[in-house]
Amino acid sequence: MKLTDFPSDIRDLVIPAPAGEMLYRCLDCGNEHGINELLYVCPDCGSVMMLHETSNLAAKKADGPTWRKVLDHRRMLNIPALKGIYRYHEFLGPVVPLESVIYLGEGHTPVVEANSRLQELTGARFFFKNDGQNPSASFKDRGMASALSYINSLIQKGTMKEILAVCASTGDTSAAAALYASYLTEGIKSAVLLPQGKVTPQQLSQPLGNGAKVFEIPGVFDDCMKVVENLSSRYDVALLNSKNAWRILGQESYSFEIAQDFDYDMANMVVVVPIGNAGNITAVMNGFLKFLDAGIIETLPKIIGVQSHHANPVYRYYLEPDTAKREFKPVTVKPSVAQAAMIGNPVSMPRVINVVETYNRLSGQKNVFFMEVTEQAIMDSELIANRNGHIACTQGGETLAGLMEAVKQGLISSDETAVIDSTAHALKFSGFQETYFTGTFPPEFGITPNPELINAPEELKAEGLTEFPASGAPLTGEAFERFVRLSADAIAARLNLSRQT
Ligand SMILES: N[C@@H](CCOP(=O)(O)O)C(=O)O
Repeated sequence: MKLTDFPSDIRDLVIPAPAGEMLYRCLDCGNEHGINELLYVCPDCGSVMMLHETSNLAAKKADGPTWRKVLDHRRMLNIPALKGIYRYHEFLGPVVPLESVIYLGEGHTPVVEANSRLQELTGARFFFKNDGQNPSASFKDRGMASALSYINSLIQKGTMKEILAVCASTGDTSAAAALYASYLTEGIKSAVLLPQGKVTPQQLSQPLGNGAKVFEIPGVFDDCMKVVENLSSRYDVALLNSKNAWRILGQESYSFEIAQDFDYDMANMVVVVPIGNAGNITAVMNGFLKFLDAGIIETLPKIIGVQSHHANPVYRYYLEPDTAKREFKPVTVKPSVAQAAMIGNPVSMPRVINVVETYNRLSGQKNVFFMEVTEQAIMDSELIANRNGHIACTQGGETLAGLMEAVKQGLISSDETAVIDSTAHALKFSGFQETYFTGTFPPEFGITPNPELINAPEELKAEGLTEFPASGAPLTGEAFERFVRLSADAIAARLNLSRQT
């Protein structure tokens, strides 16, 4: 749709120009810092930071109903920079010019309602939001589009050049970082640090394919993260983990999309997310808080964060009901099929503590909850979801298991609707499905396959056939016809098919 065809009252607001002022704010000492250089921790006290816009730009530009109209009309624009997460420009990175935005097709992922069988089994009405349908097949693309667009704006201004982008990863962050960095060919290279043997082959192939330098390091993700933090504190590199607050901003788009997809009515809504490095739950809560502040939504949805019992530091922290007695203790992780979330010392924990407090306060009640689920429940839930038409990854299985646990605990009532996060595509984690189907999980996972969920290919060589087609040596004539007929009959016999009359 062309700008001239938009209603005149919103025409000036539809295409955003860079505006406002953004600063890093330390969550511990409260000090603020300019954004001209990339900062990951507060230069004064070393704590994590968040980015915020200081001039109240969104509120000055329009009220809530007007914003709703603007955002809905932006859907109809054919401007690539506004097709992805930057549809929400004023709420993400208002200082970033549209010419700097890197758009690779991220965001606006489908929200797919579970069929009645799955809803009955779960005990709740719910939708999967398929973030595996992002370009590198995970939600990390939202954060990378934001971080790399900002870096691109600094390159274009001449403030940054010859960048080496680094990250530690359980597989999804590295795929997204390598993809976005490879698009930005001018002046940027990427290097990723992976815990050796703890990233799926599909995830390992992604940064390799995009030309990143890949380092496999002994240990778990938490060890890689420490190395990356050390690198970024002593060398000239751009850190692309969610410690980088630009990543958090991009991931807030997840909440903006949910609000928009449900016509901005968040009453009786529940949003369920898995927790690993805790950047995502931070972003999801912060996104809803921004829309509440701008009057775009009137209610904050309930948030449920889910962790495996093999990597549960956030869940454990919130087990203590007395806020004053809570003490964060990193945990030693055990093997988890929700491998992307196998993290014992999440870098965003201080952000979670800060934002949960604000979220509950502005909700007027406790509105953020944490669930723990077993490895067995995660794997079974993923397979059950996918048997009902979904493309859930193991983290998607974790959120479904978390939703079921929340229903069991009476946290979800019959008038509530949940949106649960499948953070990546099922195909990235197909190895765990294979391990389940072949019953070969090492004992430390504690997973026993349910025979009803197991599936395997069957070899079919019909009885009576002596000649078979082979690659480069096709059958022809009577031999080919016999092969087709007898193979079809053998399949019909195995499937108990009746003949057409
Ligand atoms: N699950 C993550 C771990 C790193 O998280 P990040 O959001 O801090 O980059 C991954 O995919 O690597």
